[in-house]
Order: sequence, then structure tokens, then C-alpha cells
Amino acid sequence: MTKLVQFGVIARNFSSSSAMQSAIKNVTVIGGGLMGSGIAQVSAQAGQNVILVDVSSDVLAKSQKSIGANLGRVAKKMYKDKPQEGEKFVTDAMARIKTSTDPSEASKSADLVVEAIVENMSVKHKLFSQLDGVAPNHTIFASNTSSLSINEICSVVKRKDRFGGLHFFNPVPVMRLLEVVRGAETSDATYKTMMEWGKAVGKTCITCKDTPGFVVNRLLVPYICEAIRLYERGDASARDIDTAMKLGAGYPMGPLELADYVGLDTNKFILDGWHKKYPDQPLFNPIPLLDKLVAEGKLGVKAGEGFYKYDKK
Ligand SMILES: CCCCCCC[C@H](O)CC(=O)SCCNC(=O)CCNC(=O)[C@H](O)C(C)(C)COP(=O)([O-])OP(=O)([O-])OC[C@H]1O[C@@H](n2cnc3c(N)ncnc32)[C@H](O)[C@@H]1OP(=O)([O-])[O-]
Ligand SMILES: NC(=O)c1ccc[n+]([C@@H]2O[C@H](COP(=O)([O-])OP(=O)(O)OC[C@H]3O[C@@H](n4cnc5c(N)ncnc54)[C@H](O)[C@@H]3O)[C@@H](O)[C@H]2O)c1
Repeated sequence: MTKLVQFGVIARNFSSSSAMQSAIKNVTVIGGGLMGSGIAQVSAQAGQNVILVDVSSDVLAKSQKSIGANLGRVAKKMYKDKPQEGEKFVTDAMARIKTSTDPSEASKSADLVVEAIVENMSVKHKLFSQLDGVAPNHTIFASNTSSLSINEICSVVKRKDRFGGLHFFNPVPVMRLLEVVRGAETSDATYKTMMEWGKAVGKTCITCKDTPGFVVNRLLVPYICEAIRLYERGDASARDIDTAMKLGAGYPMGPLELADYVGLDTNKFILDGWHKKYPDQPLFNPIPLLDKLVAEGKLGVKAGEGFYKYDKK
């Protein structure tokens, strides 16, 4: 049942993407990790020319491998009875993705640059100020940040009217939402182009102002944190908290499973940043159990242990 639903989602995403038109033809995605490789995949699936950039060529090789495997999964479902067409779909999409370790060079022909590098303001500032000097005048810059302010990120560029947030969700090929974030100076034309591009890559777009966590994370982070506090107090077991939210509220994953999935270090990083910025907001107060798990290296699925234990990949 689940698999059928997921197939429906992927097929619907792709067919809507083929039908949509976008002014953006050349996309440069900076950061070839978890999110960047997913963004590159959905862009190439939608027929766009993509350059995927990372500082590490090992990361790029790994990303290409995982994009190939994920496209294969999509093709298997979309072209169930036409394996040759499925193979062509994968080959064509892969051929649209080039890789580079030079962000400046890779941005020279971009209509849109989507940044998905480490969640660190000064690293993002360094990248965008470098690109602002080399990218064409018309190029739109966007950040996939989870928790940082779009206005603060774009403070270093001259093209503030051509800057916004494009916040995708993990796993990108499967999650149907894209948050399109308008900064204080994002122009109407930039906003419209970002919305059209989001639809073209098969996502349902919602609009949000530059407010902490936008819509999803502003609700999700306090929810996950409350679940951790509930568990910390000993009010219920981890398994029961997760079962409760899956069966009682219809979520695909429980809050502690989801915290392990996104990474407990990420949870802590977001919480600490917001606590520092908004010390009077009790929802953002530090959580001793979360701090302890992170200090012990129990970061969730990627570390083999968080609230639960996992087979290390
Ligand atoms: C303090 C809080 C901190 C918040 C942090 C914020 C982070 C960020 O800013 C916001 C987020 O992203 S928040 C996070 C938002 N995210 C959520 O909330 C996620 C909530 N969870 C879910 O929606 C589901 O559990 C999943 C979709 C993850 C898995 O679905 P399932 O049904 O349980 O398991 P299944 O049957 O195995 O998979 C079905 C099919 O899906 C496909 N597929 C799966 N993984 C894939 C991947 N990595 N790649 C590509 N494709 C992938 C695949 O086609 C597979 O079929 P196949 O048969 O294998 O070909
Ligand atoms: N992981 C999630 O669930 C998720 C969801 C939505 C948004 N985000 C946001 O997306 C961004 C990326 O997150 P991720 O999970 O993909 O991280 P990741 O660690 O998987 O990937 C980041 C990649 O960026 C590369 N990188 C770092 N600095 C670079 C630079 N200057 N130039 C080029 N490449 C550079 C790293 O080598 C790494 O491969 C962050 O801002 C994060 O907050 C993450």
C-alpha cells in the first residue's frame, strides 16, 4: 500500500513537471550532499541542465551514484512495462547533470543557483559574495537553508531583489513540498520565477515570509523537541511516543524516528541557534537529553544510534 502511494507521488511529480514551463533552463546546485543531490535529481528529471558543485570530488562521485540509483527506482515504476524507455529516461536525466568543484565557473551560465551547503552563516556568506561577482546579472540566487534567515544570508550580495529561499524536504525526490521564501527585498519577478520553477520540478509550492523555520520547521522543531522532553521526563517510551503519533495523528514517522532520520546534531544545531536569537522563547530552550546524545556521538541513523539503534550503512 505504502509503495503504491509512493509510486503515485513520484509519477504525479514527474508528469506535472513535464507539463510545466519555467524560464529557468540552467540550474547550478552548490553542495552535493543529501539535499543538493536530490535537488539536482529533480531538476534533471524535469529536463533542466544541471551543474552539481561540491568542494569534494569524492562527494560528487557518491552523489552521482545515488542519483543514478534513485532515478532507476523512479524509472522502474514509471516505465514498468517499458524497460527500454526507463533506461532512456535514466540515461537522459544523468546526461543533463555535470559536476564541478569550482562554484564560480559553474555559476557563469546559470539562470538559477540553489545553495545547499553546510548550515553555517559565514560559509554561506563567503560563497554568495564570491558568486555575486561572477554570475550573470539575471541569475537568481536561492538558499535551501533549514533555519537561517534569508535576509541575513543575502546581506552580502548586491542582487537582493534576485535572492530568495527555496526550502526542500528530505528525501527531496519523494517529499512533495517546496517552501518559497520571500526576503524583504525579493522582487515580484524573482518570486514568480521561483514559484514557476518549483512547479516545473514537480513540487507543490507554498509561500512564506523570512520567519524562523519558515512554516514547516517552525512547527516541526518545537513538536520534535516536545517529544524529546516527554521522553526525557519518562512520561512514555520512545516506541510508544512514535506509535502514538503515527497511529493517532497519521504521521509517516514518529517524532523521535524523524529526529534520528534528520540527525540529532541538526536538531541541536537549529535549537541552539534559535535559543541564542530568541532567549525568551521557552519552546527553543536547550534539552539536556539531546545535548547528551549528541555529545556521545549518538546522532541518529547516520551514526548507527540515536533514540534507536540502526545497522550502520
Ligand atoms: C528538531 C527538528 C529538526 C528538523 C530538521 C529540518 C530539516 C529540513 O529543513 C526539513 C526536512 O526535510 S524535515 C523532514 C521531512 N521529511 C519527513 O518528514 C519524512 C517522513 N517520512 C516519510 O515520508 C517516509 O517515511 C519516507 C518517504 C522517508 C519513506 O517512505 P516509506 O514508505 O516509509 O518507506 P519505503 O517504502 O522504503 O519508501 C517508499 C519509496 O520512497 C522512495 N524513497 C524512500 N527513501 C528515499 C530516498 N532517501 N531517496 C529517494 N527515494 C526514496 C522510494 O521510491 C521508495 O520506494 P522503493 O520501493 O524503495 O523504490
Ligand atoms: N538534511 C536535511 O534534512 C535538510 C533538509 C532541508 C534543508 N537542509 C539544508 O540544506 C543544506 C545542506 O544540507 P545537507 O543535509 O544536504 O548537508 P550535507 O552535509 O549532506 O551536504 C553539504 C555539502 O556541501 C558541501 N560544501 C560545504 N561547503 C561548500 C562550499 N563552500 N562549496 C561547495 N560545496 C560545499 C560539503 O562538502 C557537503 O557535501 C543546509 O543548509 C541544511 O540546513 C537540510
